[in-house]
Parts: sequence; structure tokens; C-alpha cells
Amino acid sequence: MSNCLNQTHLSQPNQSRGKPVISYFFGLPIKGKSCIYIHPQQLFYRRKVFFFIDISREKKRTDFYFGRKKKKMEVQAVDYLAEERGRARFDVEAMKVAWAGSKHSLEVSDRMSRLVASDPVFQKDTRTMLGRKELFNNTLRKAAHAWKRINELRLTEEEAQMLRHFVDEPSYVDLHWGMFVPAIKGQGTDEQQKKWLTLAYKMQIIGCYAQTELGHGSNVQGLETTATFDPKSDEFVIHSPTLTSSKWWPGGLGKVSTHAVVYARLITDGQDHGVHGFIVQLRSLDDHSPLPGITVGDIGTKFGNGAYNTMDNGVLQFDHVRIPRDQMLMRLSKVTREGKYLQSDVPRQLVYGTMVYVRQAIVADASKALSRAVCIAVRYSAVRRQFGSQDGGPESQVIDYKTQQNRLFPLLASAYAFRFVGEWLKWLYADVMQRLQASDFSTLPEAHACTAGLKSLTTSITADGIEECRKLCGGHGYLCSSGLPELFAVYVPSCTYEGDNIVLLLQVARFLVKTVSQLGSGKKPVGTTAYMGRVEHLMQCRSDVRKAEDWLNPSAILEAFEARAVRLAVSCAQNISKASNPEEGFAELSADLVEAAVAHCQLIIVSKFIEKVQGDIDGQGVKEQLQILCNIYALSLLHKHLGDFLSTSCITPKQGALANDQLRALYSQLRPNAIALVDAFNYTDHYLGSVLGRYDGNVYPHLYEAALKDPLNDSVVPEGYEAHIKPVLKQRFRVSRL
Ligand SMILES: Cc1cc2nc3c(=O)[nH]c(=O)nc-3n(C[C@H](O)[C@H](O)[C@H](O)COP(=O)(O)OP(=O)(O)OC[C@H]3O[C@@H](n4cnc5c(N)ncnc54)[C@H](O)[C@@H]3O)c2cc1C
Repeated sequence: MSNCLNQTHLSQPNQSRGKPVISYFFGLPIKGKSCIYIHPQQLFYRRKVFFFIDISREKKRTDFYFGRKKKKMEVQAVDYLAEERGRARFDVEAMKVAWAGSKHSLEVSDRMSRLVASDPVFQKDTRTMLGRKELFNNTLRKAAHAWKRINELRLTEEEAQMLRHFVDEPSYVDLHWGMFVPAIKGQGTDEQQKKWLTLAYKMQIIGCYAQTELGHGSNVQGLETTATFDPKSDEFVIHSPTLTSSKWWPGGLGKVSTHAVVYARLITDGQDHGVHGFIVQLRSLDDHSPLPGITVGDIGTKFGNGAYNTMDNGVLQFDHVRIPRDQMLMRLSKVTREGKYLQSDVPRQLVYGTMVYVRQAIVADASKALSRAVCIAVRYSAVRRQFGSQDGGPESQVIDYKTQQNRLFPLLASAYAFRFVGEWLKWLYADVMQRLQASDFSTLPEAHACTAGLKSLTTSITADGIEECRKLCGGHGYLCSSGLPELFAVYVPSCTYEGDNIVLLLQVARFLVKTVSQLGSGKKPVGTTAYMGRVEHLMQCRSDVRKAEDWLNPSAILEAFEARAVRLAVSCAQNISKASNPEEGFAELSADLVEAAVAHCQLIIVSKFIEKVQGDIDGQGVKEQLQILCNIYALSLLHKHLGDFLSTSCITPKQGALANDQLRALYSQLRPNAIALVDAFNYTDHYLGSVLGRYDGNVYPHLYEAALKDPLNDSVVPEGYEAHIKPVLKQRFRVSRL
């Protein structure tokens, strides 16, 4: 019986016992057999049959392969989560709009995600089983197909971006559009933009962003590659003087890019002017071979199966490679024909605009990645049952355990919080650009610190959150078919690229300390640091929360978070001022400074979530649900960082305990809406790529199906049997004496 897959085994746990939920499966008209042997070791073997299932939500029929004959059966598509969905107390369609940002965004993302999901070229369910070469080749095929479809369908830039996003496979295209094009836009002159962007927009050249070297990443000023001007030939000579100066990591560089924006030390007449960007052609546009003087290749397999291994992160060395002078990106500074180095009158601060743009996109991606993981974990937690069966009734859904809620619901709330702070960052970017055009640089340092901090915080929480979701799915979360291992592996480097997260928080801390030091000078803090202007009040205020429900008051939450942030920053600034050397003091206190920066960034996210909830939101019950999520987000942070709030005397231990009481009550309010809240992300099963996170909750048969696809199950007896198993079993080893 243990090897027999019968009706009881396949029944979904959230269905009442005895109800034949997969009755089509049982009683299968296969030569009168009443059950099917499906244990992997028995499969294909016991009765010399081949067995295969292909069930998809979209299809209303199931194909069975038994023996060599294909049998088809009409099946009823079942939504095992329907009952959960029925419990929702809000308008899910309206929440979809709130999540997407507008009806238009929802319509575009819905259309693009379905377009991708329905195209066989974009299928990805065997990705984690492919070897590197096959994987990479497949990625190239998908990238080319995506470009073909974008052109055939004449997609707008917005649609094309969405389509690429839903293809959900890192490739050279990401760096071409995400880094190469913006670098030229931000740092190229008008003529340079006209020349290079025309080619880049048509993908007649493919570019990457080559900054990091083997020896230096975070410390950009330590880069060693040189670009020496040769006035005789009117060229730059690009050279890698040492092994550690090799470019190392750029995505798309290893095998695909024809061009790169290369960052190198500019040298004219023996003088070093620091790091500048240059457009360098790497490969022939005729046969793709590297140009003379260029050594280029892939840096090797990375963490995880599938994941970021679809990307050709590369290594690049230059041996006195010559490029024309006009390939230095000259918007901010230039080298004249005579070899003179001149700063242009375009303000250097403009470069920060590009940085703000890239970082706001990373924050938006964080909400997408976290919401994906949370969607999988929430749906599976409603399907999965363990313990708690009474009188032979069904076991408890694991989502009903308070420990599960305590780990899962703050992550659900964080996904929404990151979505809304990302939306606000889009506004901030537009605001920064408008000010820059008007030569108003007053908000730039604050915007720069804010985006650096939010990039750091959201990517760290997302990476940790995906891993937590894996654990929340128990053993099955560890299977690649859960989608979570690959999601984690593909996401986690975002804690490192575009600025290491700790290095970024230290930049935020430096800005906070500077802001604190200027408070007495009458200089008013702006934007997200405006609260520091009320430093006197915030240094001595006490929370007036008396009962748990008082924590539902946004001003109680805001004041606690503002007081904590300002007190941590002031304490750091005071301690640094006591050091004989401020830089030494900063280095010594860097761990505390990171905590102060985290507190400031958490405050930004909490306050933007509160602002969102206080604005106009359409749809029955939508605002109420967002209010619950907002409170969960804030109070779970308060609970997690209780030490900070207590040590700075912002709240008392009793108030901390009341916050926790309120949090538990909020979890109970959220519980009936949990499935609908993840449905509001509007993700297709294709995009989720998870057996556990399926929309219909029909998890178990699909876990089997995914297992059967594993190459190890291609044969019954493994290839290594004769050579390596049989000798062990038959004791056929020769014992040699030394
Ligand atoms: C998947 C992936 C894709 C990438 N794509 C690109 C690309 O397309 N183009 C490109 O140019 N680069 C790319 N990179 C490189 C990336 O930008 C760098 O790895 C990143 O900037 C971090 O630099 P690093 O590797 O030198 O780390 P390091 O700076 O060496 O960090 C090592 C450790 O030292 C700590 N540390 C460093 N400095 C300080 C400090 N001042 N104070 C305290 N702690 C410190 C860090 O926190 C970290 O823990 C990519 C990297 C990855 C992983």
C-alpha cells in the first residue's frame, strides 16, 4: 500500500475527508487496475509500465501516459483555495489596481505576463536541471525571441520592459538596457548619445557596464585600468597593468557584449585625473571574435541551480587597446585634441540622477521578488496541513499556527510596504531630475542617501525574506520545484551589486551625522530628514500609548520611529565628536552607525506606507486591508528592534508588550484575507514558477510531476549501476595490501 498512489494519498488536505477530489485519478480506466504504482523506485519498473502526468490549470483535461499509450481524460479543474478566496473581505480587483499603481499598469502587466506565459519558448520548468551550456544557450534563445516579439508586436517601451520582466531570466539584455544605455544617457554628450544610443536602441550593438575589477569593487577610486591619452594618434590606450586590474563580474560581458562602458583612470601627459567612463568595442560585429588586445571570457558558475547562471558575468583584460578620443564619455569632463583635461560646465551632480534611477528600480524589484516568495509561502501554508486533527477530522492548516503567521505576515506586509516606497521613489526621481534641470541641487544629498539606504534595506530584507519563505514551506520548500531556491539564488546578489549593502548604509550614516552636526547652524534638514528639525522635541518626548489599540494611531507609531531614529543618530554623532580624530571615531563606531542608518530607513518606509494609506484608495475594503498591513509592518519592526526603542527610552517595556498584543490581534484580522492579498499581486503560475504556489493550490500531484521530470528518473536503473553500485552490493572490490 505504501507504494500505491490512491485517492486518499492525493486528496488535498484542506478538503474534507472522503470527498473524492481527484476522482478522475482513482479508478483510472487503465486495464482495470485500481491503483497506480508511482514510488520513484517502483515507477517504470514494477509492472514495466511508463507513467506520466501532465496537468495544468489552464487545461481542462489531463493526459496520462501509461505504458506507451497516451490516454486522455476529461477532468474537472479544481480550485483548492476557492474557500479561502471566498473569505476575503475586500475587492481583490481593486487591490490589484492599488498594487500595480494604476488601472493602466495593471492592464499592461496582466497582458504581458499572459503573453509570456502562453509562449512555449519562455517555459522555464526544467531550468534548474540544465547544464551551464544548455542553460545559457536557452537564455540566448529566449532573449532573441523576446526581442523578436517586441518588434513584431510593436510594443511600447513600457510593454517591452514588462515583457522582459516576465520572461524572468537574467540575461545580457538586463545590463544592456539597465546599465549600458543609462550610462551613455547620463554621461555622454549629445553627439555621443546620438551616435551610440541609435545603435543601442536597435540592438545593433550590445553593451555592458564594466566597472568592477578583480581587486576592487566598492572602492571605485581604487580601480587600476588605465586610459592614457596619446596626442600623436588622438587616441586613448586602454590597458590592464596588473592581474587585479582585470574587469571581473560585468554581466553580459563574458560571451555576448560587443561593447562596454569601461571605467578606467584617465591619464593625460603623465597626470592621473581619476576614474572616467569610455566606450570600448570588445568583439567584431562580423564574427563576434574578440578584437586585438582583448582577452575576454566568463568567470564561471555561480551560486544555485539555474538562477544567475543564465548570465555571462565576465572577465576582461586590455593589452594596450586603442580607441578614438571621442569614445571617452565627455558630458562632465573632456580631453581636447591637444590633450588638455577640462571640466565641462555641466554639473557633476547630474550623475547622481542616474544613480537614483537605477536604485529606485532595484527597490521596485525587491517588492516583486519578496511578493513572489510570499505568494508561494502563503498559498502553500493554506494548503499544507499538520497536526491538530480531532475526531478524524482534517488536520490544521499550517497558516493558522501563530508562529507561522508571526513569520509570514510581516513579510507580506513588507512586500506591500516596499511596493509603495518604490512607487514614491519614482516620484522622487522625477522630482530630482526636475530640480537638476533648474540647477537646484539642494535636495540631492538627501535623495542620494535616501535611495542608497532604501536599496540596502529592501534588498537585504527581501533576500532574507525569500529564505524565510523557503523555511516556511518546510521540506518541500527545499525542492527546486518550489521555485524558492532559485528565487533566492538569483536575488541574493542584489545585496552586493549596485553598492554593497553595508557600504551603502555607512554612506547614509555619514549623511545623518553631517545633518545632526548642522542642526545648530540653522540649516533646515529637508525631505526624509525633515523630522530631524524637531530634534529637541524628539529627544525628550515619551510615547503616550496606554492600551494596545493606541498603537493603531499613526502618530503614535511615527513619533516612536522618529524619536528612535533621531536619538540613535545623535548618540553616534556625540560619540564621534568625543574621538580625537573624527574618521577614526567613525570607523570605531561603524556598527552603531549602521543601526542608526537602518532606523532612519525603516522610518522612511513606515512613513511612506502611512502616507499611502491616508490617501485616496478605491475599492471596497481595500483601504482597511492596507491599514492592517501598514500596522503589521510598523509594529513587527518595533517588536523586532525592541532593544533600540527601549535603550533610547522612546517607549517603556509595557508599551512594547502592548505593541505585541496589538500585533497578534492584527494577524487575526489579516488571516481570512491572506490568500486574496497575495492574489492581488496578479502573478501567473508561469511567473511564480512554483508547484507550491500554484493558484489552484493543487500541490501534490504536481510535486510528483516535477519529480518525474528529473533527469535521474530517465532510466529505472541508474547509469552508474554496473560500475559503482553492483561492485558494492556484490562485494567485488579487490583489497590491495600496502
Ligand atoms: C551577480 C553580480 C553581478 C554583478 N554585475 C556587475 C556588472 O554588471 N558590472 C560591474 O561593474 N560590476 C558588477 N558586479 C560587481 C559588484 O558591483 C561588486 O561586487 C560590488 O560593488 C561589491 O564590491 P566587491 O565585490 O569589491 O566587495 P567588497 O567591497 O570587497 O566587499 C567585501 C566585504 O567588505 C565589506 N566592506 C567593503 N568596504 C567596506 C567599508 N568601507 N566599510 C565596511 N565594510 C566594507 C563589505 O561589506 C563586504 O562584506 C556584480 C556582482 C555580482 C555578485
